[in-house]
Order: sequence, then C-alpha cells, then structure tokens
Amino acid sequence: MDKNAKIYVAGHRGLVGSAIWNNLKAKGYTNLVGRTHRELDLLDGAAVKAFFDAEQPEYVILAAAKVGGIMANNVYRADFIADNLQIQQHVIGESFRHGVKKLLFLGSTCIYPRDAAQPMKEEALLTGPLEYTNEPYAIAKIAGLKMCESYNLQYGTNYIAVMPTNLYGPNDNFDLEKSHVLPAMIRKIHLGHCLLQGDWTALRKDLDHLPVEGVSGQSDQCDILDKLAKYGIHDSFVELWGTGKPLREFLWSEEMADASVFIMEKVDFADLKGPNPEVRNCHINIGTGKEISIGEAAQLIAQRVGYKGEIRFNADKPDGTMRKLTDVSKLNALGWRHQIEIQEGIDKMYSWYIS
Ligand SMILES: NC(=O)C1=CN([C@@H]2O[C@H](COP(=O)(O)OP(=O)(O)OC[C@H]3O[C@@H](n4cnc5c(N)ncnc54)[C@H](OP(=O)(O)O)[C@@H]3O)[C@@H](O)[C@H]2O)C=CC1
Ligand SMILES: C[C@H]1O[C@H](OP(=O)(O)OP(=O)(O)OC[C@H]2O[C@@H](n3cnc4c(=O)[nH]c(N)nc43)[C@H](O)[C@@H]2O)[C@@H](O)[C@@H](O)C1=O
Repeated sequence: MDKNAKIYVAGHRGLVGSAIWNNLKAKGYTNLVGRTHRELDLLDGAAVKAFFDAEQPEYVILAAAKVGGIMANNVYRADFIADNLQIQQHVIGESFRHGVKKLLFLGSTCIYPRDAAQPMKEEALLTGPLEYTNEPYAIAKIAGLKMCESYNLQYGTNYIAVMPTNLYGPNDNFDLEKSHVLPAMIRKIHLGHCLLQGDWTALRKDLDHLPVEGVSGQSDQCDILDKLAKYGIHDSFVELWGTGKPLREFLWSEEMADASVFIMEKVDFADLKGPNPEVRNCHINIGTGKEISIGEAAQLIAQRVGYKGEIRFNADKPDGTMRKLTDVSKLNALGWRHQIEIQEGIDKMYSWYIS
C-alpha cells in the first residue's frame, strides 16, 4: 500500500479499529479516513454510499461491528445478526461498487464448530454446529467471510477475511454486563479491591468515568453498594460468571492491529487461493495459539491488582464453549507471530485502566 493511499478504517474508535489506526500512522500512512458511529451509521445504506461517493477510499479495513461478550451475544441475538449483516452488506458492497483495491474483513474464531478439534484450523469452518450463545453473531461473521470469498471468485476482488481470537487492550469495553471477559474481570476485581481497601475515592472515580445503570461516583454509598452487589462485587468477595473452567486464548489488541496491517501490506487473496478448484477456507486465523482458563486469568488479574479478597464463580451463568484455541500455523507461515503473552498483557491493560 502506498503511504499516501486513502485508507478507510471503519470502527476507528473501537478496541481494534483505534489500534489499527495508530499502527497505520506509526508506519507512515498519512491519508487515513474514519467516521464515528454518530457521524456515519453503517446501518444506513444510503449514507454509506454517499460516504464512499465522496471519499473514494482505495483500501478499506472493516473493524466496525456490533460486538460484545457472552451475555450480550446471548441476549441481543437479533441485533447481533441483523446489525452485523447490514454493516457488512453496506461496507463490503460499497467497496465493490467503488472499486476498492483491497479490503480486510474482521470475523471471529466463534465461526468454528463448538466441538471442533483443537487447535481449530481454518478448514474446520462449517463442519459442525456452532456454540449456541453466540450463534447469530457467528452466522453473520461466516456470511461476511463468504461475501469476501464470493466477490473474489466472481469478480476478482482482493478481500481478505481474518478470524481473530479473543482480544483485549486499551479502549476496550468495560461495561459490566456487555463486555468481554478480560475487561469485565479487570473492572470487577478492581472495584472489589477498592471496596476491600475502603478506597472510595478510586471507586467513585471509576463510576464517574463509567456509571453502572445510572449509579455514578456522585451516588449515595448504599446505592453504589447495592448496584455493585448486583454485578457480584462485594466487600469481601467478587463473584464471576460460569465455572472458571473454560479455556480461552487472548491476543493483545495492538498486536491484532499489527497483524492486520501486516496482512494488508503483504498478503493477497491470490496467495491464499491455492490450486484447489473448489476454493474455500482462504481466511486467516489470528491469535497466539496459547490458552488459559478463566479461573487462572482471574488469578493473574487479582495478583496484578493486589486484590486479597475471595474470587467465586457462579455456575448459573453461562460458560459458553469450553475451548476455542486457534491453529495459527497459516499466520505464522505468512511471517507474523505474536509477542505479548497474557501476563504482560494483563499488566499493561490494568496499568492503562487505572491511569
Ligand atoms: N473484541 C474481541 O474480543 C474480538 C473482536 N472481533 C472483531 O473485531 C472487530 C472490532 O471489534 P472491537 O474493536 O472489539 O469492537 P468495538 O465495539 O470496540 O468497536 C466496534 C466499533 O464499531 C462501531 N460501530 C458499531 N456499530 C456501528 C454502526 N452501526 N455504525 C457505525 N459504527 C458502528 C463502534 O462504534 P460505537 O461504539 O460508537 O457504537 C465501535 O467504534 C469486530 O468486527 C469484531 O467482531 C473478533 C474477535 C474478537
Ligand atoms: C471474542 C468472543 O467473545 C465472545 O465469546 P466468549 O469468549 O465466550 O465471551 P467472553 O469474552 O464474554 O468470555 C466468556 C467466558 O468468560 C466467563 N466469564 C467469567 N466472568 C465473566 C464476566 O464478568 N464477563 C464475561 N463476559 N465473561 C465472564 C464466562 O463464563 C465464559 O466462560 C463472543 O462474542 C464470541 O462471538 C467472540 O467472538
């Protein structure tokens, strides 16, 4: 990609999009275009067309989506499939109609069957039933992957679909109900620590930054305690979801960004297609190839926070899939490998969170 080529980063304020934006800038790309959700609703097809008509980007990175953790996916099922299908239809469709040279689509490793052999290879796609808790979202992501593959095969476009594992990092979503597991556990254990230490200044600062169902740092102490208890945060223990037994893989968001830019710069669909007459599974898993249990991750967070209270698990909440370790041999063979391991990532994330 030419350093002054116009690159549209959809979702450029999100966890991954903001990291991709910063990575591109650091690599000397000078002509980046972004629109906030408020400036451009990607559900509005006419608005997306008008944006592409006006901006004519040469490259597109689609990191905008309706995204959330296990509870959000399981509850807002219709929104997750409807919104993500529309966002993909509009952005990939307008990229095609405007002759975009290359597009990167971000899917997710939840596209693989719940019981896929571990670690999960790209070829495992569509070989079995999906995990129920995020099936709508996964179906939307599979559709996005197939849109890229189908445009490439019918029209000769160069759209690459990447399937990231669980991601975490700065600008993550710390909502106590809708977020992914690492930001959720970091915030819950941080708030539990504040309670145990009687550090109401830090606790009120957190709630001022991100109120919980209307309870902010200015609220009465008893209202704060009631609300935090509803989310499992008590003065002597913190209650997390599930059994703590599921295994997860976690990639630092800034490394996800680096892998995304690496693929945009160095990998084309022609490299992935191979000799097979029936072309499928040209997508690329992006991850670390390493896993940790939710319980072990909670302990790493408690150590980093300095939390001395008890950590409990509530098995009435869903575990989701028990494992979803990615096979990253294709990514490694292409020349990219992660550097940041989970302990360092948790340290970095908590330092950012309390800064
Ligand atoms: N986080 C993770 O663990 C993983 C993420 N992914 C994928 O990576 C990509 C980025 O995810 P992530 O950065 O975590 O998500 P975020 O929620 O942090 O960022 C998504 C961005 O998309 C924007 N957005 C959502 N809906 C719309 C809309 N209708 N119109 C315009 N903008 C919209 C959001 O804006 P706003 O917040 O203002 O609504 C936000 O800036 C997604 O495709 C996701 O599926 C894949 C695997 C794991
Ligand atoms: C990236 C990935 O993310 C999602 O899949 P997920 O990995 O299942 O979701 P999650 O990050 O929320 O991790 C859930 C695991 O963690 C345990 N857990 C404990 N305590 C909390 C807690 O407080 N919050 C949350 N969210 N989970 C908790 C919980 O019991 C379960 O075992 C989908 O979007 C999927 O489509 C996808 O793409």
